[in-house]
Amino acid sequence: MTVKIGLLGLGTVGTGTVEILQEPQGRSPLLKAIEIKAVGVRSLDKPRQVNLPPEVLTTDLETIVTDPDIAIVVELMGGLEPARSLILQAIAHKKHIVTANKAVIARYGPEIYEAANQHGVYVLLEAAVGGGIPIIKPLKQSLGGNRIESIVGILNGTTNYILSRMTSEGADFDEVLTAAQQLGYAEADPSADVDGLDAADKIAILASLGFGGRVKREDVACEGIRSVSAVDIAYADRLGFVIKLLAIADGNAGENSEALQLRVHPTLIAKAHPLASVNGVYNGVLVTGDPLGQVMFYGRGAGAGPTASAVVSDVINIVGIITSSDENPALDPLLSCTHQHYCQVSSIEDLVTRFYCRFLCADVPGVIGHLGMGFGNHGVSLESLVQIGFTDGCAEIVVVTHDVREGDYRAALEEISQLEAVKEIPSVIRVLS
Ligand SMILES: NC(=O)C1=CN([C@@H]2O[C@H](COP(=O)(O)OP(=O)(O)OC[C@H]3O[C@@H](n4cnc5c(N)ncnc54)[C@H](OP(=O)(O)O)[C@@H]3O)[C@@H](O)[C@H]2O)C=CC1
Ligand SMILES: N[C@@H](CC=O)C(=O)O
Repeated sequence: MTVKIGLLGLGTVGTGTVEILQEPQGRSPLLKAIEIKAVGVRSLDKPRQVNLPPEVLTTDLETIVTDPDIAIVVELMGGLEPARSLILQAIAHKKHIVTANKAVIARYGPEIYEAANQHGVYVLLEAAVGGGIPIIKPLKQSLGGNRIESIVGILNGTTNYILSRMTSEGADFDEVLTAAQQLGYAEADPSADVDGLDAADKIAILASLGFGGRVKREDVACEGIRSVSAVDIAYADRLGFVIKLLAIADGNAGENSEALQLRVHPTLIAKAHPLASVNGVYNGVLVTGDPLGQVMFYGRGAGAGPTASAVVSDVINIVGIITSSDENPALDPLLSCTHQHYCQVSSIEDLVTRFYCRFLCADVPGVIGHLGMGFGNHGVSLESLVQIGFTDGCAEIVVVTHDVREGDYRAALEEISQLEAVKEIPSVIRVLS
């Protein structure tokens, strides 16, 4: 039996996917059952890295999602529209969906899954989080016996590549971003990577799977890496830390223990932490569950081959089901998604964490006492306070706090910023507790 599939998109991931499908030798035998019937693109004139018969390429994507011969639509075009509408149209035509589009799923997941359940089709998205790392299926299936306590991940390859090269070579931010784009890691609009939005989409998806409820994308507090400077990377190093863009879903971090904490931000992590050595385009996801304890997933988080590996794994799963003997199998609940309620998410103000903060100050001896008082007034205690150097005639003072409620810490900073001797507070970065 042959299963015909249609691809929407033949860019970085689409090309990697076609390459795997065209070379089935030594891979899953199910690949031999797959025929690429159509591939939708924006331009027919663009040179392509894969050979496909000219009649397979089309700019009319609606013909793909409505084609009665096509059983699986693989959406690899990215963006919100027309991707969302085409996915919904394909579902209405009873096509299974495989997608790498975390932006669409994080925002329109409930609408898409409701439509899919109604029409009896699967929507699989292994490639949407962690590139080539199998993380979606483990969360849905292998870890199902656990009560998930937290998911902490480096989920964006582009920013991890940038921060790693800034750390190891002192490389320039813009130069490394251009390299990440050339390597096919970055989103079409790389501000989605740099501003943490892509990682926020991904943690929203993982949280929904791990904590068993829908997650509103806007509930993820999000900061990107634009504010991370070479100076902070160097100070972090001296204090025994590296700076990573972490995406965190924590069931235990807030003051309200019933609510989830969802956040993406640059974070100082101790060099001995397992995520500290996840460098370059690699992603790492540390899941803590009861009774398992910690399990870490690690691999390439972006790029053609790794992401295509995840796309093809989803296609194979569906092909396996379609080609099994049952004509009309019921949806496998372990592969589909049926959450109805929303997870309760607490405010970032209620987060309890440590902070690294860098101050530029005049009058060092005087200001240290005032800093201590400003923090003390809001119940913030300091783990370390170091005067590290001088910049533009100002002393640079770095503090690391003990655990503190974020709202109290911000109030202390507000008070401290009014001190005459405090000229600037260039960086405030959370420290993984
Ligand atoms: N790159 C990566 O490492 C990863 C990407 N992803 C996700 O995979 C998806 C694809 O990413 P990627 O391959 O990098 O993207 P690219 O920009 O490289 O490719 C996008 C493809 O979609 C086509 N396309 C886009 N918009 C339209 C449209 N309106 N009509 C017709 N065709 C269209 C483009 O056509 P044309 O070629 O003619 O321009 C192109 O072939 C995104 O959702 C991304 O977030 C997920 C994990 C990793
Ligand atoms: N732009 C993304 C691509 C994969 O999801 C990233 O850099 O991680």
